[in-house]
Amino acid sequence: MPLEPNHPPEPSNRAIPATPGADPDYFAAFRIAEALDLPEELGPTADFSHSPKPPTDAQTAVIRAVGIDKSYMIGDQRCPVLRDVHFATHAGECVFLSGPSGGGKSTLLAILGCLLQPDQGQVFLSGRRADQLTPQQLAFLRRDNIGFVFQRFQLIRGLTAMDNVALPLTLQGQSLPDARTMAADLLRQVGLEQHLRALPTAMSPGQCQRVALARGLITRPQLLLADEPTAALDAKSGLEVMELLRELVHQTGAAAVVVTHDPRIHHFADRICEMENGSLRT
Ligand SMILES: Nc1ncnc2c1ncn2[C@@H]1O[C@H](COP(=O)(O)OP(=O)(O)OP(=O)(O)O)[C@@H](O)[C@H]1O
Repeated sequence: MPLEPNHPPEPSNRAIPATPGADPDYFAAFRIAEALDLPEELGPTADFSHSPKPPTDAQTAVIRAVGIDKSYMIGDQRCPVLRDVHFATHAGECVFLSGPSGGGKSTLLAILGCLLQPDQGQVFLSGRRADQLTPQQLAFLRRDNIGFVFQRFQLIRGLTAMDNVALPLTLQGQSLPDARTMAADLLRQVGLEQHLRALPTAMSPGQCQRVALARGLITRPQLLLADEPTAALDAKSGLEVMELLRELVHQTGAAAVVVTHDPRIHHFADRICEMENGSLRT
């Protein structure tokens, strides 16, 4: 099951809070918070002061999962999905999670992305324990340290490519003009200089995924998580997106974990881990 936000950004299931004098950017920021599964209070007026970037060094894994167990309850039946999974990845590394459908790849990705709590085991982000935080602490941790790329892009349809990419920066408290300047620079790097003001509906799937990749990396996260990023693309666009993903990961020093069924992109991996029946083979 691909990792997608619980509530797609449009149409919105969550009421936009009324804020006197709020401008359209406020609503846009709220919607991206929703898309990235951040809590409602993360509007531009939120307190952004309490999520410093954890320190990194070459020896410390960017993300490390130790002895992870996870089950889902289906009716009154507990169905084990992950069993004693150990996983780690380092800065600048691009690791693929591959394997048969239902093996637990997306569940592991959600745990690495601090979207889902394990039943057993520990998760460390740059050496800091991340599986015992409150929902709000987790939201800040995700906002500042983790970028997400989804199979179906999850772009905000009413916003231009530039504003889709700028929004994570505005959620961190950057001014909109500065955020737009940085977004435009990154969009140029992914070959979309002609599409800064294009809406997602006017772009091809490959272009949309390049925008989503830029959005995932605009805050220079330590960790980029991508769930089936090429599944909705044709072969050529898929290769282009993966080329860019790998290039940007190596350039920014992020660690990337990519869930994929697509054997055509396996050569982009620095390492491939096979998941089957909830167990990981590295
Ligand atoms: N929210 C959920 N509630 C109950 N069962 C779930 C839930 N999410 C996933 N599962 C089940 O957990 C198992 C592992 O699912 P998961 O999506 O993690 O595997 P996957 O390897 O990513 O599969 P796919 O490649 O098909 O996306 C599957 O049997 C799936 O049906």
